[in-house]
Amino acid sequence: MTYSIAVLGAGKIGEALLAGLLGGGRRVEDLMFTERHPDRAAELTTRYGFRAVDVATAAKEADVIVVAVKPQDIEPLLDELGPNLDVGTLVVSLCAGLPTTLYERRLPDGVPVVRVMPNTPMVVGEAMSAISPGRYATGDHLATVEELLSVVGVVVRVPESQQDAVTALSGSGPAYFFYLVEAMIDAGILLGLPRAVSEKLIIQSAVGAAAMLAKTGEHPVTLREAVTSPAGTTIMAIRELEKHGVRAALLDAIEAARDRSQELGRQHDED
Ligand SMILES: NC(=O)C1=CN([C@@H]2O[C@H](COP(=O)(O)OP(=O)(O)OC[C@H]3O[C@@H](n4cnc5c(N)ncnc54)[C@H](OP(=O)(O)O)[C@@H]3O)[C@@H](O)[C@H]2O)C=CC1
Ligand SMILES: O=C(O)[C@@H]1CCC=N1
Repeated sequence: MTYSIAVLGAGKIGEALLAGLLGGGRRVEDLMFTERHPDRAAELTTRYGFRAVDVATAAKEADVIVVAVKPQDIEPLLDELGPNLDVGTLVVSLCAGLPTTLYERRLPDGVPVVRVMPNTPMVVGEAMSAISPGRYATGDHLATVEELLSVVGVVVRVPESQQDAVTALSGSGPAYFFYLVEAMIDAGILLGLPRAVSEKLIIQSAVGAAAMLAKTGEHPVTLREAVTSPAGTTIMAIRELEKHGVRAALLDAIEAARDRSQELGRQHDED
């Protein structure tokens, strides 16, 4: 379907979305963005051809407004957007922690809002996005967002009450895998392998493991057990991971990320 989309804040996620939509066949004239820094705006226009606009123009011209600024930058943006927005425009928030009620309070009455938690694998068309409707968002609005995001990855619908947990799991999730890969590459260096070799071994192992998870339908426990030979090498490593409490560390880490997402939302409670 043809409709115009404006991304407010074309940073890492905003750019990934715009580039993905363009790659997925959307017309460049239907894609626009706002950016704070003229250099960044010029860079995006030169690289892709998207139109840099101001917030008032985005509000006037776009059918869908995607908010992709950091949660800490939301207040001045809503101040600027509110007076210019038409009640028929669909607002999609990608911001961690921010509830749809914040937008509903600050934007014209009845504006439909859909909260989304995507992740950075969007840059390679492999995003995991979870979407939740606000008070005024209908099934059609959800379907529009689903169609939009399915071009850059997989989309699930969740109740908004689960979005802070989703943010901690899949929103931040890629960072945990990158951290693990980084540590495993270091282990290769510790064992005396050249860095390039260590990187190749670990990255391809990560790609292979991810493909097995995605394609075999097997449970991760089954896949791990298949690697873990009796009295072999893997079980020696697993014992060390258990001794160091890596599983408990992950549970605590993800709980801390969930708490931070809740806190980011609460920061805008009293307006
Ligand atoms: N990165 C990630 O993995 C994920 C991020 N998110 C969410 O997406 C949002 C964006 O994150 P990310 O892309 O990483 O952040 P970035 O900082 O890379 O992008 C935000 C961009 O918005 C610009 N900006 C800020 N205020 C305004 C404004 N008023 N008008 C126009 N542009 C503005 C920023 O400029 P400046 O450089 O001056 O700050 C920056 O370029 C966040 O809310 C985050 O929670 C969600 C899922 C995953
Ligand atoms: O770290 C963050 O706050 C953002 C939200 C999810 C991933 N990155």
